[in-house]
This record gives sequence, structure tokens and C-alpha cells, in this order.
Amino acid sequence: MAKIGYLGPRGTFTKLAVDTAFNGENKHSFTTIPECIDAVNDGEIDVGVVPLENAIEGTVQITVDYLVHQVRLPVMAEIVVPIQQHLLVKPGFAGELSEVPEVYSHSHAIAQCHQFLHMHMPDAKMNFTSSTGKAAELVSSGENNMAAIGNRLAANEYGLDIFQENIHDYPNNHTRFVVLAKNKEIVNVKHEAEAEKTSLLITLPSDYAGALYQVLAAFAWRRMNLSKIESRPMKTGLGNYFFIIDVNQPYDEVLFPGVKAELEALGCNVTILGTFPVYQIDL
Ligand SMILES: O=C(O)C(=O)C[C@]1(C(=O)O)C=C[C@@H](O)C=C1
Repeated sequence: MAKIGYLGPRGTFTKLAVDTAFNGENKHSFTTIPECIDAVNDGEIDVGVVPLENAIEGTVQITVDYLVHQVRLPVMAEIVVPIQQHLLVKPGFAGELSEVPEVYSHSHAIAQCHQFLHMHMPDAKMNFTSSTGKAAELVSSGENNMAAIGNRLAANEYGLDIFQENIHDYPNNHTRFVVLAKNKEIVNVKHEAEAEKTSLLITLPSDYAGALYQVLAAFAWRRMNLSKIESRPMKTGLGNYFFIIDVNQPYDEVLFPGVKAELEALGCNVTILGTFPVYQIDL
């Protein structure tokens, strides 16, 4: 049975995604996203699941940067799950929202609830934790009036009450998680895939007029539909970026080599980060 690693501890959204997508008990918690990715790379675990993008807050930058700059592992699948953020408190707490002096959560979860916190808890101090599960764990062993932002699983795991449900600022909240592994056969998601995608990493030779336009043209005239384009710093100086382009189709031996050759002729560098099924899972 595959050893599956996730951003933990118990009660995180990543754990929720892992439990929904994979059968079995051989699941291992990691404190940070890089630790989980390293563990796949070192062969300590077979599969790693880490968050990549949230509908409200956008890209989880540490995931993209770590995969591009530090450890290149192929993306073998994408799991999309709905995200509901709740305000969790200890069962003994009987006060008002305004009486909560401290809120704990992952930076992405806090950002998804920014407007709620601004309107209803303007004086509360925000404390960033390595995950929402970690926040729930801290609150469960802390003062009576502390709160965590997290999910229902975390409330159950750490014996907390849901003080206020659905505090994320926009209703259609989802997060995409990537499944990383060295070997495709070991990845067995227990759902039907909705779609296939291919993710490319593209660097441009230098900054010249129309460079990005030429890159996009290579996909456009082949009628290849793109679902995301993202630029991130190369970390070599201001103004230097790489692009991640997601194409809504699986890799094939005609169109993708054609795009690659065309872009390389322009001086671009093209790397395939993965070609994988997409699982849209309802909790
Ligand atoms: O903290 C968690 O529960 C996570 O799994 C991390 C994470 C993220 O990094 O975006 C995952 C999903 C939610 O968007 C909020 C937090």
C-alpha cells in the first residue's frame, strides 16, 4: 500500500483531501509543504499531497516555488475539494465574537476570511500557524477565549465547537491540491477523473516586445485551451519571471512537441511539470 504524505497535523484541509481521495491508513503527516515534498524525493513516502491554489486567495506560492527551484517532482494528479472555513473555539467559551482576543490559523485560511475578520473581529490579533489543523491543536490546549479558523474535521479531531460557520468571504471556495510521486502506478485515486491537464514551465529568453504574445500564439493557433497562466519571480533579479501554463488536455506526441519546438526556436525553455487527471471531489 502506498505511503501517502500530507501537510498535517490531523484536521487540515490537505488531510481532508487525502482521506477523500485515497483509501487506506498508511498516511503520514508533515509540518511544512517542503518537508512533505522532500520526503517524496528521498523515498521516505511514495506520494505527497500539498495545496497549490485556492479560489479566493490564489496560488500557494511555497508549493510552486519549491517545485520549480528546489525539488522537481512530477505532478501525477490534481484533487479539487470545496473549502469551508469555520471559527472554532473551546467548548467552554460562552462569550461574543468581539471578546475573542486572538485568532490562529494558516495564512491562506486567514486571507480567505479577511473581510469577516475585518468587520466582526477588528481588534483580534492574528497568529499564523503552519496549518489550520495546527491552529486547532493550539487552541484546544490554550486559553478559553482563543479561536482557530479551520474545518469541521479539525473541530472533531481536537474537541472544539464551531462558533461561527462558513466565515470565508466568497461562497464558491475550492482548493486545488497536487499529488506528487515518482511513479504513476502507485497513485490510486478512488474517484473518476473529470478532465486531464498538462502543466508546463516556460522561461523566456529576455524581455522583448511581444515575447509573451509569441508564447501564447504557439498554443492559440493549435487551438490548445489554457486554464491558467501564472508568472513567478525567477529569483535572479527584479523583472525576471518564469511562467506556469496549464493546458486543458493530456500530453500528446504531436501538439506538445510542436509547441516545445516552436518556443525553443524563440529561445524559450520548456519543461513539462506533469500531465495528469483532475479529480473534482465533493465532501
Ligand atoms: O492549513 C490547512 O488546512 C491546509 O491544508 C493548507 C491550506 C492552504 O495552504 O491553502 C489548504 C487549503 C485551504 O485553502 C487553507 C489552507
